[in-house]
Amino acid sequence: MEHTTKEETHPTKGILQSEELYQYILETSVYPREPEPLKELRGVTSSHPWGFMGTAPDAGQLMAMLLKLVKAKKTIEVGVFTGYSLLLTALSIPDDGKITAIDVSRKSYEIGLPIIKKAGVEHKIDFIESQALPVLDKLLEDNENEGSFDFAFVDADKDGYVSYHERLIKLVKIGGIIAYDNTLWFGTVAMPEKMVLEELKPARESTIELNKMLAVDSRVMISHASIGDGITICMRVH
Ligand SMILES: C[S@@+](CC[C@H](N)C(=O)[O-])C[C@H]1O[C@@H](n2cnc3c(N)ncnc32)[C@H](O)[C@@H]1O
Ligand SMILES: O=c1cc(-c2ccc(O)c(O)c2)oc2c(O)c(O)ccc12
Repeated sequence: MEHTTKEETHPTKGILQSEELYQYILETSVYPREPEPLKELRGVTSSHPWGFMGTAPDAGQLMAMLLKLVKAKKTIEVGVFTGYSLLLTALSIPDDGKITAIDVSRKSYEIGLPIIKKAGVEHKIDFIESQALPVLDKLLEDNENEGSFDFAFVDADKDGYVSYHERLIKLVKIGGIIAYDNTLWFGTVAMPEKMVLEELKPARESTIELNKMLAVDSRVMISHASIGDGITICMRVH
């Protein structure tokens, strides 16, 4: 009888599964071009007990490219943590650009805030300490906000993503981008459930549901990029 062993150790973050190749990408193409403030913020985040949650710099590089391609000026971020993706967004939008940044924890945001201030981009950020859903619903109460956002980045509670999508699809303009982080969830979405660490199972289930929903949502064009922990880039078409 085939004997399958349970996944005993936490899967490594990084779908590439080759540490050497990932380091090659970082050292050749990412770190030499990473703005100093982002390097500094990544540094202070690395000593945080949950530092591994920070957006991966290679994924950040892709995000910065997307922000430039859509000429993003008005954006939303759900899930700030210490602010790596928030700072890269602030560095990528024009001086009069605005980011509505939502996180339940101001405490972790305040770790990155001094670096954001030093980079001269704090004025672009409206940080809201709250559960994300009520903030998205409140934004929709103002008709002016419908279809007015150029870009949204979602990197928070995975069981909230489907609900966030139903709001963000109305808030983002036609041709605008919604990017969802961790849509491969340490590769567990492709593992048999019995192989997955208990602590990863709930988010694995939510991520599988999200991926199924996005795959058939005709309101968006999607690209499920296997970069970082999986990023699904959605462009609103209807
Ligand atoms: C993976 S971290 C975000 C990483 C961040 N994008 C970065 O670049 O470092 C996830 C964040 O989502 C926040 N979060 C979790 N559930 C949330 C919710 N329901 N509403 C708002 N923020 C939430 C957590 O407090 C945490 O800071
Ligand atoms: O709640 C968790 C969240 C995350 C996490 C990691 C990287 C991200 O980019 C992200 O958005 C979330 O990782 C966990 C983990 O690795 C565990 O073992 C148990 C719980 C969690």
